[in-house]
Amino acid sequence: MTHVIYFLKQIHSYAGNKLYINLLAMIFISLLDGIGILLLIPMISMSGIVNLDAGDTPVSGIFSFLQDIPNTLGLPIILAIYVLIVIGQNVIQRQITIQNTKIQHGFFRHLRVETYGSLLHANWDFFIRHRKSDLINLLTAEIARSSAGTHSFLQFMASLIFTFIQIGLAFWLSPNITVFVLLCGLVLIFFNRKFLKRSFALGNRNYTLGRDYLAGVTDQINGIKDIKSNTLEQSRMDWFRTITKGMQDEQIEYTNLKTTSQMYYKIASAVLIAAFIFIAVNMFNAQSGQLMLIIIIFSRLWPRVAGIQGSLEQIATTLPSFKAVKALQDECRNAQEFTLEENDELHPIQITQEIECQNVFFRYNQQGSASYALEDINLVIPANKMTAFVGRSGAGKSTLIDLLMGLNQPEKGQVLIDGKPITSENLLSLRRAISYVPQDPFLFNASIRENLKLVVPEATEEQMWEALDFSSAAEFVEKLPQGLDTLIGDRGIRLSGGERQRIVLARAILRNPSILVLDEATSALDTENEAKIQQAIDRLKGRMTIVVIAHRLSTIRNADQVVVLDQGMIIQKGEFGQLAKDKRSVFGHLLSNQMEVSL
Ligand SMILES: Nc1ncnc2c1ncn2[C@@H]1O[C@H](COP(=O)(O)OP(=O)(O)OP(=O)(O)O)[C@@H](O)[C@H]1O
Repeated sequence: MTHVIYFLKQIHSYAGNKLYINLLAMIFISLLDGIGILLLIPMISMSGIVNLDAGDTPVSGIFSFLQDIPNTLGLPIILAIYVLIVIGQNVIQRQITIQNTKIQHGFFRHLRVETYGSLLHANWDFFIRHRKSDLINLLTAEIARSSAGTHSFLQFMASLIFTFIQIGLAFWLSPNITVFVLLCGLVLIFFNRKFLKRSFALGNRNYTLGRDYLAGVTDQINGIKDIKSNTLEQSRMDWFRTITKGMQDEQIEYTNLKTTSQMYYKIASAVLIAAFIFIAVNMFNAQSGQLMLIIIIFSRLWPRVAGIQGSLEQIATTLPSFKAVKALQDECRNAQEFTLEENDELHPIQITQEIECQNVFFRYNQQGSASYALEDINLVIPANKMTAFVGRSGAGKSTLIDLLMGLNQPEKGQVLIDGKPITSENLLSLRRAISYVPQDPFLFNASIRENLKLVVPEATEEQMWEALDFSSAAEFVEKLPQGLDTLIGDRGIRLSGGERQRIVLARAILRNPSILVLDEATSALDTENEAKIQQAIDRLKGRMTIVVIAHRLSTIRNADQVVVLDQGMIIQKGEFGQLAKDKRSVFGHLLSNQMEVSL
């Protein structure tokens, strides 16, 4: 229930007055509909088909003015009023539909923008804890389903207003008969509550299946090479068949549920109408005109009441999606790194002395009993020098770099930039000073130019070529069919791992950062290109602080400081040559292993 209220509040806070204007228009349109029904008695009487007796019901009072007008004139007047009413109704209905669509799609966009905004500003820890495909599913399918819920809600409101006004009209015509019909209706609604519960449960199932489907499909498309080379097609196909069967069953079950509840309503409405005509004639002695109007009102009303039930069921199935979107928003807000109003005027931090880790401890799962990924790290990274991290796989190198970039926060201890701890105030300035090149370089599905301009929109042609030249990419980019404008990624040409690394490196350099972080950024390069990049990086020494993770130790020969990590602890640090001397140390072993491999 709290989610329903939250959902209503969200629509209300988004749509504001538009919602009320629409509600008023809905009331007006329903009133016009009522007048149209009331006109039926004089219309039928004057047309001479049958003489309906309005007796001393309120209807006879309204149309008494027509008694003085001759039939030849009265009928055209009534028909003209009727046509005007229909025109008015349709003009207003059109406006309501347009406004409802505006509210629904506006709210849809509002939800998307809010959710994506809070997602982008969530901290790194949040992204470590979530499956990417779950986030994609929430941002696409679940938000869309929440928006469909808005449509059902607006429809529900329209049906509800219509129902109230028609019931009011019926009550005015005959309170006794109306109270009787309403009592029967209430019993029906009471029994149909179980349909709502089942709709909600089906909505939950739909959400879970949709999420698992997207997660599985994403994994498999990403790992298609593994699937094909290890002949895993059969097992993946079995999984796919099972999950799509589950989705099919869920949809059929939902249709079963919807049609059953609609069928109950319709059968019940026929039984009710028959019962109340019988009772109205035999017990309440209703006049023919009055009886006809009430029959018309209720026979038109029941489908709308069934519609209300249908809308409620639809809202119930979309609530799990809305609940999940809201949970995501809440979680992102709690994990927010800096306020969304943070502006572009923030300048990158200029490091003059050093980055320092003081007694730093870090664990990925601080709630559980996970062991420390980093333990008691004490380290000084001098400004404008090159520091290299080495160590076995899983030693904690990437984790330490994430802490230096302020992506993760230490559980104990602190990271200082020129003596000042990293706080939410200087975090953004720190990030603006960093260019990071990851192990698996990421390029957008766009042209090389767009990929470069993404980090420096005002970069000139000359600056871009300079950066490409620096990363030994200029030569191959020149040979591409459209040079800088060549599309890369899924929609364009496929680049090799080494070519991608060189473009990402060029992008990092273009930004002219004061801290350059290279996480195995040259691992996919051949020895010739690696040597070229090595020389280029050496040229950068003294201009910026360079932090490198390297598996190939030949690439860090010229580092000013080498830090050796093992099981989350610093076990050696110093100059390359000095560390290499101790053959029995971890660094000595790493070095001799690599020399053996290269031989
Ligand atoms: N997102 C995560 N959640 C939980 N544990 C993690 C996560 N990322 C890394 N770890 C763990 O933290 C430890 C250090 O990992 P890290 O990635 O920093 O090592 P690394 O030295 O960079 O390894 P590699 O050279 O293989 O990239 C490992 O034991 C790893 O299993």
